[in-house]
Amino acid sequence: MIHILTTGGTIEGLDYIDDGGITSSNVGIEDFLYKANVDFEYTISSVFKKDSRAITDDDRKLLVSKIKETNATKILITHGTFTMEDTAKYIGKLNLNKTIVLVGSFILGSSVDTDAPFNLGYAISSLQFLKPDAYIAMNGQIFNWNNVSKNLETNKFERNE
Ligand SMILES: NC(=O)C[C@H](N)C(=O)O
Repeated sequence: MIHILTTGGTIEGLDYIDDGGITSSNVGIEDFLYKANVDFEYTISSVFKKDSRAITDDDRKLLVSKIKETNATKILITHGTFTMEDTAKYIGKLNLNKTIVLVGSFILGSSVDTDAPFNLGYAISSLQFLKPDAYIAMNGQIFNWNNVSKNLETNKFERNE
């Protein structure tokens, strides 16, 4: 059983006019799963819908409470890319003894060119094989929470080395 927690970001088709406002979206994570005709058991719940630049530590605390309160040991978190590494670090440090994978997209989930379905598929597959810890699944790679940063110029996640 996989529990999916959604938090907003480009992957949910949300566009941000500036840090304050978000546009509405007609796409949800369920839509990608439905279109892919997936056949694994999952539950899904929206924790908040934010540009990740607006996510606070109180939001992260709420997210952690949702991870703790489910019986599921495999957690997928959909998240904006800007502060994905910060949330991964926040969660990773807590050593929750669950496999937790964060994923997002660089191109709007509502766009035909979106990387969202590929990224989701890659993240969900990885989630089923990774040992308990917190990870980021982006650009077709898995990054451990304590060795990842986003390169804003290339739009790629990288290991710190
Ligand atoms: N690609 C993204 O997800 C950027 C987005 N605006 C965010 O919430 O970080």
